[in-house]
Amino acid sequence: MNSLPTTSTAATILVVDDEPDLRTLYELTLLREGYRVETAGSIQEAREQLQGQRFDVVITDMRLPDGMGMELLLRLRDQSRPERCIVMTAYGSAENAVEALRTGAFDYLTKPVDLKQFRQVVASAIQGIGAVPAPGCAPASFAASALGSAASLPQDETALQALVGNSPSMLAVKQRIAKVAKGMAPVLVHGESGTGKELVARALHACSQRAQGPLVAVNCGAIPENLLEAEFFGARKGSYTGATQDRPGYFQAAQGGTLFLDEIGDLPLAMQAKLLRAIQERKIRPLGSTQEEAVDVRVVSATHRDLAAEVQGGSFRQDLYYRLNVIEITLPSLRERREDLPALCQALLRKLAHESGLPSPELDAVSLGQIAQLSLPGNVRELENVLHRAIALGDEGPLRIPPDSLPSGELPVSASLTPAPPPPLPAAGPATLPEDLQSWLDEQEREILIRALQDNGFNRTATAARLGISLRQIRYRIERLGIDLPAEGHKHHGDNA
Ligand SMILES: Nc1ncnc2c1ncn2[C@@H]1O[C@H](COP(=O)(O)OP(=O)(O)OP(=O)(O)O)[C@@H](O)[C@H]1O
Repeated sequence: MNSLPTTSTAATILVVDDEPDLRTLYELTLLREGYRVETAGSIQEAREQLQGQRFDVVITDMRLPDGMGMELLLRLRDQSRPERCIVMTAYGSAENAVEALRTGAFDYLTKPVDLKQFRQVVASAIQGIGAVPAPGCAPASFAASALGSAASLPQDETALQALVGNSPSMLAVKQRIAKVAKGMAPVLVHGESGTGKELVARALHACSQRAQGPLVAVNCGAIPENLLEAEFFGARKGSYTGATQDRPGYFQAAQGGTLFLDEIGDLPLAMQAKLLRAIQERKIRPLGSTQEEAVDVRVVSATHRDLAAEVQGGSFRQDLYYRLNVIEITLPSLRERREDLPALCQALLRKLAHESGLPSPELDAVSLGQIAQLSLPGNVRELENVLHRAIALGDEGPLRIPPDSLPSGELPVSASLTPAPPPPLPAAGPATLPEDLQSWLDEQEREILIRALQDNGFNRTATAARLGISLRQIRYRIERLGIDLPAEGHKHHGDNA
């Protein structure tokens, strides 16, 4: 099909709608934007047009006299046609929209179509396909690539290479990223902590037509509940105490780009409803404003939880889950891809050595053997930490894993902190020098963390703030030191499970 000529360098669009008035409205709107436009009133007419010519974008109504717009979409997909397809669905038919996105539609529009949104969605579909964009559109940022093809462009490759590992499960993840990156379908990334969910979100963004736009990463579990709405949607001056000027929210900051919502399972139910509305309507209303603002944002979310089970349990909204999980990418744990360990170690050592300004130590059979013994429940993040310590504590020569990182010295992951009260902190360090500095430091860190956690009702957000470290850091340290939080600790408001 790619051999069919495009008639001009201006983007060419096929509009399929059986209502002549609407067809004309869409046609005139697009012509005014500088695109070339053809129209069809039925599936049959659209097929004929597609047989004779290659388009950049096909915009089709869902309900047509001789069938459903979905048929056209399936046909384009099955023939590996490069056209990006935008489907127009009736208001309230969320299922159609989600089904179209799952089938490979670039995006969807809800009828009655808002013309501003219409122009925005078309502009976004034109971006990055090599055709001349309409005046006023952001310039195409990279060369032609086809929807559905795993065409690898230089920045795509770099982004995918950041995800180290060529095990079958990681290759499948990378292929899926390349396949679904272009388009507006929301993606839910699922995987244990430290498996690289944020890296996947970054790769999705870098491989998308929005790569030149912003990527805004948000940890939903780290924002106090009373600030969520203002943080997400922005706030007008005076809308709450302390709002001394208009402030944009994450949606505004991610305009034209990607919004990465990490730990989406931590979002309270009230905020879930507001997020659902923003995603459905593509409009947000900043706190204290009477006006809604249109937003053009692709949403990628991530969780380590079993959201389907949370839906069953009533703590996560089913409709939001359905909207976020249009495309799911599941990351394997490190246990499931042990064959990636050598490549991961090499890449992480290079990165860590570069960051610390130390030479990258040699990874020999002994060090690899030692690493292979580690259970690494914290996945790549934990591996990274072990290697970090090995570099910091190591002498010149091949890398050696510190003894306390090895299984015999490993602190039990489930070691509970509740039965024994923590020993008091030493007032001024040990009287004699410790024989094993790292173990001694770990013990001090453990005690400080336990005390701070207890003081803060086991709320990790509050504890992290108290200790001046990030939530991510505290989660990491808790895991590394095998501190087991009491069950209630997971439920504290604004905290991360
Ligand atoms: N496949 C990988 N290749 C290279 N580095 C990786 C890979 N996976 C994870 N990492 C590194 O491990 C660390 C943790 O990754 P990331 O933050 O993406 O994990 P996560 O799944 O989002 O974790 P969490 O759920 O705890 O937020 C980062 O430093 C990241 O660069």
